[in-house]
Amino acid sequence: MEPIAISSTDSESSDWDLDLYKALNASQLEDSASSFPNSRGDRFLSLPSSSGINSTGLQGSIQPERKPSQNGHSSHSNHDMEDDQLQILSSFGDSKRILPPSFPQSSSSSRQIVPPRGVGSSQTRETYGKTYPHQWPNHVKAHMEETFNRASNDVMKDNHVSRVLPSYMNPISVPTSQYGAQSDLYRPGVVNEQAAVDERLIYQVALQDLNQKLPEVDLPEGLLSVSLLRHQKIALAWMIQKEKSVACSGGILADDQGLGKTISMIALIQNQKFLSKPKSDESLKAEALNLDDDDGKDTVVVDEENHEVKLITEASTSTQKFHNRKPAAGSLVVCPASVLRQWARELDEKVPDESKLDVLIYHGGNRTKDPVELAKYDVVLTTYAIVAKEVPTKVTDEEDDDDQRTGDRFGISSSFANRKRKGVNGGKKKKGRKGIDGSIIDCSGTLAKVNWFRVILDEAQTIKNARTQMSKSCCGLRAKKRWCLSGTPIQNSIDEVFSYFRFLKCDPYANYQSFCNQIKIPISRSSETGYRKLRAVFKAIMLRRTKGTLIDGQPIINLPPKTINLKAVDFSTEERAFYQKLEAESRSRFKAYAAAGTVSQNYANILLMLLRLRQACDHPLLVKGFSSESVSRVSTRMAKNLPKDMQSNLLNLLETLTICHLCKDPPEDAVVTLCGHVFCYQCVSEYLTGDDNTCPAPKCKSQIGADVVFNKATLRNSVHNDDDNHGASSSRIDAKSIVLQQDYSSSKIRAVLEIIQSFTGACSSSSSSSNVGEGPIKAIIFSQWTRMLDLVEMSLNQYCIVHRRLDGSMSLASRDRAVKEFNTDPEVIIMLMSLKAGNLGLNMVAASHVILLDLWWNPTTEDQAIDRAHRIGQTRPVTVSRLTIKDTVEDRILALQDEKRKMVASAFGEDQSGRSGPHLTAEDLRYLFMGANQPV
Ligand SMILES: Nc1ncnc2c1ncn2[C@@H]1O[C@H](COP(=O)(O)OP(=O)(O)OP(=O)(O)O)[C@@H](O)[C@H]1O
Repeated sequence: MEPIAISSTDSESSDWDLDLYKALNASQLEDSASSFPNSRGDRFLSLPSSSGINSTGLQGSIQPERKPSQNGHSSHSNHDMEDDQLQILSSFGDSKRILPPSFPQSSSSSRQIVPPRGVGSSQTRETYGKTYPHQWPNHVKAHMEETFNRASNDVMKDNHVSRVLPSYMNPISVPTSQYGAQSDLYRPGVVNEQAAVDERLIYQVALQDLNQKLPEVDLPEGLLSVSLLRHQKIALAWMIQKEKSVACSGGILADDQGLGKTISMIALIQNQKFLSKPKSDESLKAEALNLDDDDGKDTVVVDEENHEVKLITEASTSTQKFHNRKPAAGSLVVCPASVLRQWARELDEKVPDESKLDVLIYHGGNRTKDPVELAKYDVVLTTYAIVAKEVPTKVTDEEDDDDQRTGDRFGISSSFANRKRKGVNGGKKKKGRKGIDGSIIDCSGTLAKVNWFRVILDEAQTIKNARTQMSKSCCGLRAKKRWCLSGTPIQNSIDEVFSYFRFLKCDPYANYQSFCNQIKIPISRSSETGYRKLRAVFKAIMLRRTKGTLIDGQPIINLPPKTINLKAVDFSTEERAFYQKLEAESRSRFKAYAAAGTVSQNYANILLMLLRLRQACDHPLLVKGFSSESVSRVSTRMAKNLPKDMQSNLLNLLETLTICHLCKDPPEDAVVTLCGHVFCYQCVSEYLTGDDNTCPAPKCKSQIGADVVFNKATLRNSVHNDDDNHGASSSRIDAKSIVLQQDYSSSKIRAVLEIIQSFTGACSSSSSSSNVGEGPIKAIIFSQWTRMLDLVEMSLNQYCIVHRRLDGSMSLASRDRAVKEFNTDPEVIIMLMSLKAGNLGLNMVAASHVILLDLWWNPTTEDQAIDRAHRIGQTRPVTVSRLTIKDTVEDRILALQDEKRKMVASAFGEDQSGRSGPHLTAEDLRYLFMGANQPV
């Protein structure tokens, strides 16, 4: 009997592994498989020798036998559950055996399934279960674990339990139940018939595209005022082709930030408008009817002999047509509020007068309520917030319920579905209001009352969380063609991809169960093969080029180089002392929670501790907390007019530790709305600029505005007539400490000033420098905290450095003005930007330096920020300085970012420079879609 290690220090050990372990009945496991320690004291699970699996890498070739039950599935006694785990284990060896030749035959494809150490101890499972509930966001789980690992290790050592590695170490976290009672359903090849047909279609499309040199299409003269670059002509040809595709009419244009996705999309719109025959009124009406047939009424047939895919459209009844009749509109662009004007500008500047498109910005309180009016425009620009407000999620909610039922029936995805159930509307379906005569009144907004020809989601990662209202509402838009534009479609986990499949109606993956079967679970079984499969699917629906991509051996674009420097800064002695005290306090509190098994109950506390540590790295004063004056100014009068008990209740809410409903971090500049929901001031302000005035807290439909957003100082002032603006978040902080003074220049601020000085000569008595002919050297400085921007601003003022600022509390018009002045005014050399408000979409090529003051959870957000400067139009080399403080929580965030980068690179098959890995072959595709033994 050969033993196989199931315990390891492997950094991929994760929730998934633990879930897998939890799916096992521990006593059965120990009964049926002897367990004994290895030399490290780890535990081994022994497999029957007939499995052919050996301890060195699961490279055996024999599948464990399963006993089919009468209904064809395995019976699911505990013993069989154990079999399921063995099956999963053995599949690693199996996948190796049947890999096609072009697959790298490295042992890494045989990823071991490794429950955490100490799995034999029920105490471990108990501690884990209490400590890291699944509903916590992955980054939080990961970060908590990383930040407090030493503390928790101590506790675990004390309690004879092992360290549980964070979930991010494994890109996939598949809930236990997915491997539960009916795991047969998760074997490749055992999928429902429709899913198999749909998948075959994707396979055919991937095969058609394979190794086919992508053609180029250019627009006739006069349709654009600039020439398309080569990669944009390729994108145009690809998009035209995809819009004709029946597998999924549209796709994901995932080019790196700044490669010109906007202009590629404008070219597509122009192509369709000017190259299609002008339509008569009658044909437009007919189209309105046909458009009602969208979204799944077509039947797809694969003609395998001819390698063709055919579409058969079912005729719908005339009554249906009558009821569904909606005006046929052009292209709808949905984007974050901060890039709305940029889209309008691009449409204006890149299209010459003689072929102008009719563009409507659908934003603001006075937007039209008439769907016929919307239908008059070629392009309508709007925001995600407005879509969320106007488009009912009924269909998606029903699908969710279906998923739930399916999940319940098959024992899968219940954790996903449960989370969904708790989501928007509390699981209640939105229904139309009843009119006086009992008929249902359609409550949907104007956007939902037209049939769009094309819907384009710009910065499509905004919908990455499939459970959000925004994500569901986007799916609810009726459209013939659907597009996602994003340079960073995957940020935290593979689950995010599901959201795009669902929006694109890309079957079979638009269904969560099929997505798990076909994509998520294969990745969790063998990351190498699983990711190859995902890349094969992407081949059919995604076009991605990075700045490192070569076309015919030539760089896709000749941009000046970008150099990223990780600048590790040292704390001053005082800052270090401050930080260490804070860290020691945090650790001992975490230890106490862990020892008492109350970590999950102290979720908000722990997040706050983390926040303070992160902020202390920027400037100790951030930890002390002080309130932004702008909040109080707006709502002071309103607060004074509130009844006293309401003032006290709102103040209590603010003083009770909680999480911002929008960014899910402890709030910076906490504010509470009249309806009693707490946010960061910046987050709620940013939300309000998106033109939705419904409170963004789940289930809350209250109307909010700047006048009903209160901070602590305002409320305290009203309740106690107390003007004291103390927002100190830690009672133990010595406010007199030198590092807590506003004029204390923290190490990071000093580092920033040094960098500015290095390229401008500012911050010294000498005057600012500039490159002759190219204008002055400029920099963008990003921080996730507006208070850090305040502090940097004070230093800039001190040295008379002319700057502008962009944060979430500013109106769109003032943001626009700030960007324009930074880009054009030679006096303005610094732009202070909030990472939350300024990382997307904006063109700021006037800057050749980017300084990131603090680290963000996922590296793609930082990449987006950096690419505001490193994009088409940049003429100078770009230098990026990422500032971190040595030996702090920031080291662990860096490690976390590395893991996420690896996950994203695996999903796209890219190396560090962004180049693609080896191409897939036809044989690879067949294997990936069909398995080893099935004929195509
Ligand atoms: N063919 C072209 N000719 C001239 N300018 C171009 C061309 N293509 C793109 N640009 C310019 O390059 C800049 C970047 O383009 P764009 O904003 O479309 O990139 P993007 O891929 O959408 O980036 P992001 O993902 O950051 O939104 C813009 O200023 C745009 O006007």
